[in-house]
Amino acid sequence: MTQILCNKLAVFGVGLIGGSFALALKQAGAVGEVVGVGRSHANLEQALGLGIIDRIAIDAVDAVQGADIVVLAVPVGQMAAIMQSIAPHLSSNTVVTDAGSTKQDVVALMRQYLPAQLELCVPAHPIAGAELSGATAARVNLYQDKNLILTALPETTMESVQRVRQLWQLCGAKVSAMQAAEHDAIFATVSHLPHLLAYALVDMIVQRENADVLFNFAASGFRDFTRIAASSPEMWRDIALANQVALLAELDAYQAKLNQLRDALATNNGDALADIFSRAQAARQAWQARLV
Ligand SMILES: NC(=O)c1ccc[n+]([C@@H]2O[C@H](COP(=O)([O-])OP(=O)(O)OC[C@H]3O[C@@H](n4cnc5c(N)ncnc54)[C@H](O)[C@@H]3O)[C@@H](O)[C@H]2O)c1
Ligand SMILES: O=C(O)C(=O)C[C@]1(C(=O)O)C=C[C@@H](O)C=C1
Repeated sequence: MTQILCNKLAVFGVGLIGGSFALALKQAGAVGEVVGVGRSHANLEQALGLGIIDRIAIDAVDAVQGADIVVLAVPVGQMAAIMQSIAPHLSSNTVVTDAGSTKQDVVALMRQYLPAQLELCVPAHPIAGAELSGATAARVNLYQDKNLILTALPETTMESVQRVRQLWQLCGAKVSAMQAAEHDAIFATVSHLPHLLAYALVDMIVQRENADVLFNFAASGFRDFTRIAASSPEMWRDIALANQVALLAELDAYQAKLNQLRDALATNNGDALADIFSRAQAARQAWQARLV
């Protein structure tokens, strides 16, 4: 059993990500009380029933009072309102961290709403997840051997970073650090763009007159390409808007690649098609091999 590193953990948004964080820390024996705050009372009751949280907070003030760590695991569009509501009630020792998929927006909001707390602000992003939402989707081992990226502010103290790093390591995560801008550029390419593409394909199909027939015959290739189109629309709307600039650049780059493919196809240029497919096949196989 690990020693208690956090007597009171306040989790805003006890869904897949916040719930999995709480479960892993409880299993590690690293937290005392876990208090949950949410928008949906039914979800919080489920979280309580599943043992993810020990108590439902009466309100945001009750949640943060005496908390060692406050984690914001809500859609990134909700971060501003929460930061604003907790700012006057944070103690001088409370670390505020988050799990949002975008980081420049979270850093900017921390500067705007938590200016007195910046030394204790530790923006973070677990690179693990699923297309599922809510407390019932939380998994104790979600973060095992997965990356966790910290994008500390220049003001964040080493001690604050260390407190958050330790918690994620206890969840099994491999913790690294980078600048928020670099983070957002990387995840525009390898996470945010793929989600837009999956949503676009499914939406294109569902708007066809023969959508039923198409879905009837769709198989594993379609399933693998579009699993993430079953993800939360609110969460992905917020991510897309928060990372608008980088995501627009990635959409343009992808469109250029599609045009290359289109030209090759339209001109019966099998060599050009095979070149693209072979390069992609080798890269995908090499990437897969790195995972094991
Ligand atoms: N799903 C993923 O794969 C994944 C991976 C990494 C990071 N993230 C990020 O983690 C965060 C949470 O995502 P999730 O997948 O756990 O979503 P989720 O829908 O499972 O959980 C979010 C929870 O936040 C609650 N909530 C929403 N607004 C709130 C508010 N104003 N105050 C309090 N609670 C509120 C919701 O009721 C919900 O229970 C998001 O910022 C997301 O971008 C998601
Ligand atoms: O596995 C999934 O369903 C995910 O979408 C997880 C995923 C990703 O794109 O890889 C999604 C968003 C994150 O912020 C981190 C991870």
